[in-house]
Amino acid sequence: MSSSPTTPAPKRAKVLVVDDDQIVLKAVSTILTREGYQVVSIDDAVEGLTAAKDPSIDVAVLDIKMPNLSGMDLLRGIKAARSDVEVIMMTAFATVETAVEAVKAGAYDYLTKPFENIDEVSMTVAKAAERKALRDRARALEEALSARNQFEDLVGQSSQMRAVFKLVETVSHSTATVLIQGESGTGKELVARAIHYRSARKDKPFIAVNCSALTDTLLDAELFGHVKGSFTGATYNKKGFFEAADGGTIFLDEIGDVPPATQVRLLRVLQEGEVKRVGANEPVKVDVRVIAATHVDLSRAKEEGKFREDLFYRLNVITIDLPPLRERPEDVPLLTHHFLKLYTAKAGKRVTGFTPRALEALTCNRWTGNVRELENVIERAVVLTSKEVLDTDDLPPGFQEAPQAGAQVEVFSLAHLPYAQAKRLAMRAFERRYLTALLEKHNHNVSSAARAAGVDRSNFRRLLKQYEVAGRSMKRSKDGDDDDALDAAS
Ligand SMILES: Nc1ncnc2c1ncn2[C@@H]1O[C@H](COP(=O)(O)OP(=O)(O)OP(=O)(O)O)[C@@H](O)[C@H]1O
Repeated sequence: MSSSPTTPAPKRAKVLVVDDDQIVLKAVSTILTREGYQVVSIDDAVEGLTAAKDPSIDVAVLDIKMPNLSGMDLLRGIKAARSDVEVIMMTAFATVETAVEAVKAGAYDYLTKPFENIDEVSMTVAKAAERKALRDRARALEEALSARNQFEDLVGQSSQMRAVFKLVETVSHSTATVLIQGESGTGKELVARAIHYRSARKDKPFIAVNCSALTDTLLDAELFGHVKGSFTGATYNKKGFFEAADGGTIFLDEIGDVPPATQVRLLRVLQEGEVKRVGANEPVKVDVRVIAATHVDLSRAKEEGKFREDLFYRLNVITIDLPPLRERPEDVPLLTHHFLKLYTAKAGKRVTGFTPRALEALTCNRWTGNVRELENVIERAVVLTSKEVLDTDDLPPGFQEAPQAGAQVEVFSLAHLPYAQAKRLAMRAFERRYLTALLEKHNHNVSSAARAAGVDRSNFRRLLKQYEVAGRSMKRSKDGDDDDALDAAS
């Protein structure tokens, strides 16, 4: 094995050349080195496979006939380990079969030996290197984009969610109290966690408390702790969540449900930075950042006298409003794929995606339970399905009819969707109904229906297939044109 010195041409790709024929190996390596490529030349197929695993290799030029490991096996091995490497095969036996086999196995192109001119070698490598560079750029762009669609564990690409990400980033650098408002399942706890884990407190505890899940006495004792004998059942001294979260963050979910007496205690923590255990005389200093969340309108609760005004203002230093999912349908496909990835990995299943109509049905749903409901729907679909691509029948009842059943689109509220999306749905509904009516009129004869519509027959059949108009329930054509009438079925 020999390796030429690396050429300092910065934009040039790194090419691996593998051939047991020393003369060819030297000739190809010399041509490519002269062209400014970094070249690694190797005279053994097994060693070539090891060398190809180097992530800096962009293109591999392989002889098809070598001892130990054939060029075809080497090609397969390289593609299995590094599917992004562009491979060019060299064959002395220019048969169509070997070339086709190589391309089928993932080769970019092939060269026939002896080379007619050296330009052929350098041009083929140049094209392969260009393709590799293009793919690398596309992948980098994709990664950058997906990084922008994800912020900590929060996924979203809508302008509303991007604004939330920005706000979270800003507030995580301060210690100000934050109030997160949003319907149930919109991701309030996720936002609170994102703030904590981006803040300087990230190595200290994050404690989440659901204030509506505990009775009044228990809530007090859990939040502030208690001393032995302070109430029935208090058989020992106990630290509360505030003391446990010292140095970190406490997340008070459903803050609107906190009873008046607890509101007073909370105010004290926020004002004085100290807690008094239930039954204790002396307060304890704590350094805790408070993030509260509510799904009820807290300012209305304040106006109605159900929530203390002073506490409201203490909590409401910075407000983050999480929009309901139905107001940001552009996040649905992204979230859907995010959960699909999550739950297929969990279930160890191979489910690669959704049919367009399933995605549309998901996008148009009203999602009263917001992201939590969407997450549950995807988890359920992944667990129950035996398919690789999920369709509407993998979704709960109700998803089958909504967007693709044209007859229902008028009653199906489109008002929560952006104009372009609502229009597209309405158009689809119209097309489906039009095709159904047209076929009825022409006794399910595709040829005459296409003629009457003024649409080319093959395009017309494509439309039928797309909208699945000619379903099993359709009657057979009476004029014997059975094929035409029912080809689109199934
Ligand atoms: N933007 C998002 N990206 C990814 N997952 C999300 C997003 N929003 C919510 N989720 C997921 O949805 C579920 C509900 O989120 P979370 O518990 O944060 O909502 P919540 O608003 O606090 O709900 P509740 O008011 O009922 O407590 C969680 O499993 C969470 O991971």
